[in-house]
Amino acid sequence: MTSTKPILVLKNVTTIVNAHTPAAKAILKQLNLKIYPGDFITVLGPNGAGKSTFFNSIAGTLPVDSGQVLLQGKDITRLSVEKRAKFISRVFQDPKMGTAPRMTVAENLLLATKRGKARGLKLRGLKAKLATLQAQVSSMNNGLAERMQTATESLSGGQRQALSFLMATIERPDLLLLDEHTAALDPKTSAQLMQQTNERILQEKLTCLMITHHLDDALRYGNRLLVLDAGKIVFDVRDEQKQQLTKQKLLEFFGNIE
Ligand SMILES: Nc1ncnc2c1ncn2[C@@H]1O[C@H](COP(=O)(O)OP(=O)(O)OP(=O)(O)O)[C@@H](O)[C@H]1O
Repeated sequence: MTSTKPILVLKNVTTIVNAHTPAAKAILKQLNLKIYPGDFITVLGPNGAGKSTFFNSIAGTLPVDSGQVLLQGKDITRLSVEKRAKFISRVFQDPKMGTAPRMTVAENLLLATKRGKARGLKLRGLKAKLATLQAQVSSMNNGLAERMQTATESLSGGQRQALSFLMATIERPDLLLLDEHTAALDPKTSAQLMQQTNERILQEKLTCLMITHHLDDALRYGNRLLVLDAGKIVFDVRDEQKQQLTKQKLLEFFGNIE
């Protein structure tokens, strides 16, 4: 592992909200982390621990106050969200967030193939690409393939999240951020998307951080597990150590930090 270069490095990252006001509060506190190619990291932590702020700091949605964010060795600390979107993709908890509601499934997918590219957003070439996109959609196995010409606003939440996930991965991102992306779905749909997520991450050897409140999912999926508490990483295990972790041990751990 030490000979492999990390994909993402956070060096002493501190993120303050309401900076320069009396309400200023440090949410991430001198966070240090190295993420390696192919790491599939599940991220746990109590409400308010700073998990979304952690993602916002990586994606560029929130500016960091001090420290550095390096992607593939390049300092991206001051790079805009739009520029980072070429390398980092994200799926949110809310099914409404990831897709353009009035556009069809096919159009949304086509746009996603142009992620991070400033020019050429016109929908030319849609027909030529449709067959390839159709195959990707069929792999989700949830009825989405029969609804390629449907506006995404009339899809089910599950179909919409599956589409958001596909859009986030159709152009291979350097880093995939999953922010509780199955939390708004019913248990069966959530389990199905989680399984498809896992398959695609492993197949494509994606590097991924996934926030979840499901201890079972955090244990079952990924090769590494982090716990964030009060803006710090308080637990970081990988490989065999992660495999040996049990729900009971995690619950005991949470009992001690909450
Ligand atoms: N833009 C903001 N302005 C003010 N406070 C903020 C802002 N963003 C986050 N916070 C505060 O920072 C703390 C951490 O929030 P964050 O959403 O990162 O936690 P979380 O671990 O993702 O929580 P949850 O599990 O509930 O989603 C919370 O106290 C929250 O209210």
